[in-house]
Amino acid sequence: MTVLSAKNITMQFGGLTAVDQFNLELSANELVGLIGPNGAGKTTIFNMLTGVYVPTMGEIMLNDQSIIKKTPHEIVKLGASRTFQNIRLFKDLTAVENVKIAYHNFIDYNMVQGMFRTKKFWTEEKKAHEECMKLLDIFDMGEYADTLAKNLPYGQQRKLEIARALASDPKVLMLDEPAAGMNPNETAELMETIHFIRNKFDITVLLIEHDMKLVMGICERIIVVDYGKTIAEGTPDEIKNNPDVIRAYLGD
Ligand SMILES: Nc1ncnc2c1ncn2[C@@H]1O[C@H](COP(=O)(O)OP(=O)(O)OP(=O)(O)O)[C@@H](O)[C@H]1O
Repeated sequence: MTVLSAKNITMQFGGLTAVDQFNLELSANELVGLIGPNGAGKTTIFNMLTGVYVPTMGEIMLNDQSIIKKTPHEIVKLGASRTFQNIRLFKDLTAVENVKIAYHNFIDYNMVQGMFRTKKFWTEEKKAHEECMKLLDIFDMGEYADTLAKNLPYGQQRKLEIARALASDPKVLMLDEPAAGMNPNETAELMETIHFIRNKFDITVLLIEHDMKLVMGICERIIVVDYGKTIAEGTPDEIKNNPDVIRAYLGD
């Protein structure tokens, strides 16, 4: 079953075509890598899929519903969440508060209940706290729950971003270079965790990553873009030996 699809999406910035008629079909529970050299258009594709940019042309469907012109917030509510290449946490909130903000989008009480601190409010608050702590525990971050985001080590901040993206209960999770700046051990551990959460939450994961080896290790399918176009698509083995991919990465 297709959960997210893009048809001929194109993004032009003035005279520059950053993404040119890109197509995508993500099935339920797939773990797919989106790779390509610097400036290939990967982040622009993510920005279109998540409502940050409205494509110049093309259609995007999330669970059979068009999400063209929907806001990023609406798209999160419809089931697709993401992380950013540059960490975007609320630096002066604690780890668990960061996760709770995303979780609260889905919480079942209204403003009046919140203002007057009704019993339902407290019941839901307790549940929110427990669910958010469970998410932190998945990333081995329980001990950092009350640490301000800005005081977390860098690798933990990256993990917290993913935990926060999961708190909105997505069907599709898009990760923009989740291991950027991590050391090899942290990276290996994160890749295992991404595999684990895909299975545990039964979600589809689309992952941008620079490190080819790393993507090859966990993705079942890889899409390679260069100059805004798909130049190859296939299993890690197919991609590894594709002459167009080798040329794009190594140059002529
Ligand atoms: N807001 C923008 N305005 C103008 N040009 C842009 C904008 N965003 C991206 N571009 C250009 O679009 C092209 C694709 O950029 P994009 O950031 O999507 O590539 P990328 O594959 O994510 O690169 P990297 O791996 O370096 O992050 C680049 O030429 C970039 O300079």
